[in-house]
Amino acid sequence: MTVTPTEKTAAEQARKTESNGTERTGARTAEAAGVITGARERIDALDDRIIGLIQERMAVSAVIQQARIASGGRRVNLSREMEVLGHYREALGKPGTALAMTLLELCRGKI
Ligand SMILES: C=C(O[C@@H]1C=C(C(=O)O)C=C[C@H]1O)C(=O)O
Repeated sequence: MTVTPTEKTAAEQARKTESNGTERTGARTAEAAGVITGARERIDALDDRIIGLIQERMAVSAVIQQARIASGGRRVNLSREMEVLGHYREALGKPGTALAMTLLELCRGKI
């Protein structure tokens, strides 16, 4: 199979585009691609910490639920869940409520 000069140029351009990160980041300049790549690394590190904190929250919540159930009480305490929902809503607005509901779902019943 023969490769025409036009095909060679297209392949070289594709390689350059990838090497300056614009393909991967959606940026139109190498400079913007550099900013995005660095910021994405920070986001990945933050997400790892957030996931770790959620796992820690699940473990602490399980301790509370276990103690309450062992004492003859119920797993769920709705008035406390309302406080948690209010806390997130005050800090983050309406999406905060949705986030808190997901957190409560993750934390409930893991024992
Ligand atoms: C952890 C508790 O138990 C349950 C789990 C909650 C939570 O994960 O925040 C909140 C209320 C309860 O339904 C608690 O009562 O504080």
